[in-house]
Amino acid sequence: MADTATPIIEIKGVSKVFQLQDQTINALSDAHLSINKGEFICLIGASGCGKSTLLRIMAGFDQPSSGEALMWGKPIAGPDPSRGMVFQDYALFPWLSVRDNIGFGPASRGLGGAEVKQIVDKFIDLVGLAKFANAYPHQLSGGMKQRVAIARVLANDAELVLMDEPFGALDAMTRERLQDELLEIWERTKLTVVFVTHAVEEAILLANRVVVMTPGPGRIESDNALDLPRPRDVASPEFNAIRRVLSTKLHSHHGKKAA
Ligand SMILES: Nc1ncnc2c1ncn2[C@@H]1O[C@H](COP(=O)(O)OP(=O)(O)OP(=O)(O)O)[C@@H](O)[C@H]1O
Repeated sequence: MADTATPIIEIKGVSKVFQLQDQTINALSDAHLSINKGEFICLIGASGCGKSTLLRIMAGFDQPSSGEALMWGKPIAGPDPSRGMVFQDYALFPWLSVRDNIGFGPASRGLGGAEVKQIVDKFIDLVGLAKFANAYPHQLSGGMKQRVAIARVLANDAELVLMDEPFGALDAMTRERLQDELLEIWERTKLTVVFVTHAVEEAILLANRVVVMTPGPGRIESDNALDLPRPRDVASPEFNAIRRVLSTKLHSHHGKKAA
C-alpha cells in the first residue's frame, strides 16, 4: 500500500471504445477521477453513459482503450481480491451455503480451516445472517442474498468495494434497510466504496461525492462533494436543494446528438 497522499484510485484520461459490427461506441471519453481511501463515491447517470464500463475498468475486468487506471499508483492489470465487486443479481454460488459462499475467497487463498471459520463468523455477524449460515442462496430473500454478496467481498480483504446498482432489484423497504447497513459497515470498516446507481436520492443519501455522468459519448459531467451531515434526511430543504442541482446536471446532455 502506498502513502496516504496517494489516491487509492486514479483514472487518468480514460476512454473506452467498443466496436459492435459496423458501429463504434464511445462508452467512455477522457474520464478523470481521483478517489482517496475511505471515500464513498456514487456514480449516477442515464442508461448507457458508461457507469458500468468505468466500474469494470476499476475492477480490472476491462482495460481502457486509452488513458490509465491506477490503484495506489500502479496500473490495474486485471481482477484482484483487493477490489471486490457486488452486482445487482448477487452472483452467489447457488450450490454453496451462506457460510461457504463467504468462506470461498479466504479458502481459495489457502487459509486454514480455523482461520476461514473465524473470518466467516466475523462477516456473517457483521451482515446479521448468523441464523442463516447453513442456508443456500435459493432459501434467502433478495436483501439477504445481497448481504451475503457484501460479506463475501469483505471476507476477501477488499480495500475497495465496487457496487453496480446493488440494490436495484430490491423493494423500497429492503433497499432502505440495506442502505443504512451499508453506511454502518462503511463507517465501521473505513472501506472505500464506488457505488453505481440510477437514483439521485440514493446517491445523496450515501455518498460523500457524487459523480454525474452523461451519455453520447459517456463522460464525467461533474464531480460534486456533499457535506450534508449524517444521518441524512430526504425531506430536509438542504437535501432537496442538492437533488435539484444534481437532477439539472443529469439532464444537461438532453438535446445533444448521441455518439
Ligand atoms: N462489451 C461491450 N460491447 C459493446 N458495447 C458495449 C459493451 N459494454 C458496454 N457497451 C456499450 O457502452 C455503452 C456504455 O455502457 P455501460 O454499461 O457502461 O453504461 P451504463 O451507464 O452502466 O448503463 P446502464 O445504466 O444501463 O447499466 C453502452 O452504449 C453499451 O451498449
